[in-house]
Amino acid sequence: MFNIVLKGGDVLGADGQIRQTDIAISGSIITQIGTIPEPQANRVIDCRNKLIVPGFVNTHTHAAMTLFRSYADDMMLMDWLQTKIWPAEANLTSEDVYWGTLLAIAEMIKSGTTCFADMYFFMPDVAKAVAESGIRAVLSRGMAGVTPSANQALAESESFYNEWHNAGDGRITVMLGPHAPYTCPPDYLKKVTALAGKLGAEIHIHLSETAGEVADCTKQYNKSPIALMQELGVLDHGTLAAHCVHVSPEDIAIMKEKGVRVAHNPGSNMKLASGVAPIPQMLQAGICVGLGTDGAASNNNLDMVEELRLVATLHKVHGLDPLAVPAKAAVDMATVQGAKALGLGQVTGQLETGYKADITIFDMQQPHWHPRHDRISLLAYAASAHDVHTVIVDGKILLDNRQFTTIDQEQLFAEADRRGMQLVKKSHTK
Ligand SMILES: N[C@@H](CCSC[C@H]1O[C@@H](n2cnc3c(=O)[nH]cnc32)[C@H](O)[C@@H]1O)C(=O)O
Ligand SMILES: [Zn+2]
Repeated sequence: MFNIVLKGGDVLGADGQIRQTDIAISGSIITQIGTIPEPQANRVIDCRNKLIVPGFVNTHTHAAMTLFRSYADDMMLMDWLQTKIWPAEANLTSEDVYWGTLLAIAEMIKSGTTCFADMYFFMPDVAKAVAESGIRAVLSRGMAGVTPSANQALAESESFYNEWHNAGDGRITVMLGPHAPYTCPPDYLKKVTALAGKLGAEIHIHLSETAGEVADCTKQYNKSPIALMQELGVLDHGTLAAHCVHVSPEDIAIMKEKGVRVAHNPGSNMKLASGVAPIPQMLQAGICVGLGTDGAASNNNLDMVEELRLVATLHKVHGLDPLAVPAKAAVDMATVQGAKALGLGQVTGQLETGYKADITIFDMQQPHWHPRHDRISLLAYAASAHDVHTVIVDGKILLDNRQFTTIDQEQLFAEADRRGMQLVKKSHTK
């Protein structure tokens, strides 16, 4: 007796092939892939005309920033952070972060994401939203060495790690989150690496996002951000580096040597005009690259289906090379490579027996899914998040025929709207 059986869908297998078959789920795990003639299960889902893929892994976001969606757009990164976002964030309460995170989780589940990496603050409230909603997440308390809360952030990171790493039925893991080289001076980063060594924790950091960041770092330390991080030991504990837009061939060699995994955020990089990360060169060098949305204030959505299309088209036009980042490579970045980037390569990101049942089911009964010459091409270039029909995380159905099973949508929208409006009002009246 299985818990769930997905019957007769077009399944994207771990070998990269799509075939029509069945998937059985017992507890939190995929226990069988192959034809199951008369399935005995608590729930059998008819998946004919549906595409079944590993749930998407969003490798970099600031979930609660959904509260600032559409508040400050069309600005330079540093101006945007310093004059708009950081003043507004100064008013955030733990309840705001809980509701903003839950709004992000709802948006991610509805667009097929089953796991995300977050860097923010009030992390116990983020973890609570993750635990209650049923999604999987890798959480980091963002730490900035230049703010009054620098030491407190270190202490909070340690207690958060001790309390939440491997918590929530194992759905939550924790990394340390030094924000960026421009907010974390070398002395502070040394404290972070010492803590990483003590805890055995990995590190999630923004690196080489803008040309200005690299120029300032080079001026101050005579080194690129990547080279500086290598010198400070930041790359010795397992590193998830967001952005890596302005990296040189020397930087790429260091990243390869140190096993740095990249969270590539094409939507955010385009909107903030940060630049185009040399993703084809990184892939060529054998670096693990996952896909991310970044926060909803710099994207402005958390839609990995859109990000898939962006990564598969941005690098083509940028390199004037239609062979750059093919559809299959884009889908891999959104799934299996993303899972590896988060240290979850043995857990999620693939439809394979023994893996967690983290699964997204697309409804292909839509005009843009016909005819079906190549389903991977349809997913990368033609699909919409609106086609997401059912989402399963850790063997539990979180989106059932487009309806949330763990989230009260009415209450969520009311809380998020009220809190988002209030926050922005407060930062104007200061
Ligand atoms: N400011 C916090 C720690 C940082 S949390 C993560 C931070 O990343 C910021 N952030 C969001 N998007 C980006 C981006 O694209 N680049 C750099 N920082 C960002 C976000 O506003 C948030 O403040 C403290 O002092 O405790
Ligand atoms: Zn970010």
